[in-house]
Amino acid sequence: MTFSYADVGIPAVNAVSFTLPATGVTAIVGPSGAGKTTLFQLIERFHTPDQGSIRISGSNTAAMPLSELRARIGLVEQEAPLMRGTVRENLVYAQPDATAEDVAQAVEAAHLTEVIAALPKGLDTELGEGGTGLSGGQRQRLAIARALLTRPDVLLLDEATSNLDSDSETALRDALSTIGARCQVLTIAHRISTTIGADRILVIEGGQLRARGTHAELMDHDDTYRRLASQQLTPAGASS
Ligand SMILES: Nc1ncnc2c1ncn2[C@@H]1O[C@H](COP(=O)(O)OP(=O)(O)OP(=O)(O)O)[C@@H](O)[C@H]1O
Repeated sequence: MTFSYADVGIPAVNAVSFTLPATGVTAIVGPSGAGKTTLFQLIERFHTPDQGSIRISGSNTAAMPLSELRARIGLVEQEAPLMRGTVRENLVYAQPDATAEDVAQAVEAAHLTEVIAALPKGLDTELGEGGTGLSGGQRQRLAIARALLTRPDVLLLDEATSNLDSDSETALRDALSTIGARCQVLTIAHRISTTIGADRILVIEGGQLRARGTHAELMDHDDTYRRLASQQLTPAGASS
C-alpha cells in the first residue's frame, strides 16, 4: 500500500505490505513521523491508498459498507475518552445489548476485574468527566474492554505514551496476550514490555516497512529497532 498526503511529494506510507494471522499481537514501532498513525488511518479508511488495498479475511475493506468495517475493527486511541456515567455505561456504550456475561468476559480479558471490584460500587461506580478515579493505564484498559464488546476481528491500539506503574504495565501486557488469542491486536507500541510480549514486530521507518521479527531477532539484526529499544521505548517497570 502506498499513500501520500495531498501536496506532499514523499509518500507517508510507501509500498508497505504485510499479512497477519487472524489472531496474535503485532507491535508497530518506528521513529516519530515514520508513518505509524497514517497506517492506522488507512486501515480505518480515514484515507484512501493511492495504490494497494487492505483485506480482512480476504474481503477488500474498500468495498465494505463503513458500518461493517467499523464493526470489524475496534479502535483504542492514546487518550481513551471516557464519559460521565457509570463504569458499566462506559463499557457498553458501543454495544448496548451486551449481556452481564459479555461485560464480565471483556473486563476479565482487559485485566480489570480486580480494579472494578475495588471501586465503591463496582460496575455501578460513577466516573467523572474524563474518567476521574481511574489511572491512565486503567482508563485505556477500560477502552480496550469497550472495544472488545463489539467482537472485532482486528483491534487497533495506539498505546498511551505516558508511563505506567508496574502493575498497569503487567496488566496491559497480560491483557494483550489474552485478547490476542481472540483477534489480531495491532498496536503502535511505546513500551518494551509490549514489543517483548508481541508475536511479531513491524519496524516502520520513512514510510517503509524496514524489518519484521521478534524482539530477540530484531535486537540481533536491526539497527533501528535496537536504537528505538534503547532510546524511545519505555523500559519495563518504569513509573511516572
Ligand atoms: N495531515 C497531514 N498532512 C500532511 N502530512 C502529514 C499529515 N499527517 C502526517 N503527515 C506526515 O506524514 C508522515 C507520517 O506521519 P505519521 O503521523 O503517520 O507518523 P507517526 O509514525 O505516527 O509519528 P508519531 O510517532 O510522531 O506519531 C510525517 O512526515 C508527517 O509529517
